[in-house]
Amino acid sequence: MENVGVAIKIRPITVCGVKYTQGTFIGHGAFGTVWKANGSDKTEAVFKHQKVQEGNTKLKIMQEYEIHRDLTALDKSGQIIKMLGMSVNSKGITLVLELAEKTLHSVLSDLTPAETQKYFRALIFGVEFLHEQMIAHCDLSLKNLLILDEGTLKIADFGNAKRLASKEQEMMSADCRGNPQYCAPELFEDGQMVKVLPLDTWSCGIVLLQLAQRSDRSWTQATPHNREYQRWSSGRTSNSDFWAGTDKCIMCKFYSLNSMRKAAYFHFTALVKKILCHDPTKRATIAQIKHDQFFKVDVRAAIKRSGAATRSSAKVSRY
Ligand SMILES: Nc1ncnc2c1ncn2[C@@H]1O[C@H](COP(=O)(O)OP(=O)(O)OP(=O)(O)O)[C@@H](O)[C@H]1O
Repeated sequence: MENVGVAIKIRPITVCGVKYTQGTFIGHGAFGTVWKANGSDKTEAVFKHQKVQEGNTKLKIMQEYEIHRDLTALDKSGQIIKMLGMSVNSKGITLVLELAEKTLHSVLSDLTPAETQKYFRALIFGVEFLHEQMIAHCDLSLKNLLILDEGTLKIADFGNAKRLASKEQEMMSADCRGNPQYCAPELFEDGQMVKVLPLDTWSCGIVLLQLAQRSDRSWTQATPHNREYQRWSSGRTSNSDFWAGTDKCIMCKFYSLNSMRKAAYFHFTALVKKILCHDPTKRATIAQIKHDQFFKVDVRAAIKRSGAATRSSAKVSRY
């Protein structure tokens, strides 16, 4: 799959008077390739080129385009990657998008506790915006959360997004599955109808867990057959082994330090448990997450305050 994009030639696309030409290969997903696009006005953008094929019909790509275009028009706070335009030709459909420097996945190993909180907050505000517009993303993951060079988090990839008629709307579980690692447990029950919005909330919980662990190796899938997940959902995971095998967890490093850090740690673990709740009817909602202590506690200030005691450690003082 290394050279998957090399042979694809995309014709220049003009959007709002700017002519974009194909640049270097960035990456690929299940159905398409992503390229840098160089604008005639010296700006840069992205071409996301998708072939129409089984599992990726023209209708599906057009739905992605329309949802993403409509959200772009409404997004006054810059919480999603901008959809700039689209071109249809015999070889497929090319979306023209705002360029991001990195994915959240690519910066994971360098995150500080304060950045963990900052990116999680941005994610929750972004998902709140989507849900207000009656859109469920259904594929939130570290790779679909992009970072602009000034450190702004933006939500991308609306290929699996759903337009909802009501906030209570249910759909077949099979229609809502994105990356299995981020899928809520109810999605693994075949033939089930599921409420759609709590699926996004669950994915946000997995992202939070991974940000804090600075790793994407928590359980692989929240299935009844996965022993790690079974232990979690049956409440047999105590606080001390909450992070089984994750001695790198940055929030855990708070624990033995001052009382503010201790509070931040407890708020954090409590929130993860409220979001990654097996029963979707008891799972924390986006509104509840926003009012949670972990949102209010100032992680940056907590670390700064205890910094005097720990200043000898460059690692700790880097918040
Ligand atoms: N706007 C963008 N700016 C910069 N890089 C991007 C942008 N959009 C996507 N990418 C990069 O291209 C890669 C492929 O993106 P794409 O959306 O096609 O697939 P994916 O999200 O990785 O997988 P899938 O579509 O199968 O869920 C992403 O992992 C990301 O690194």
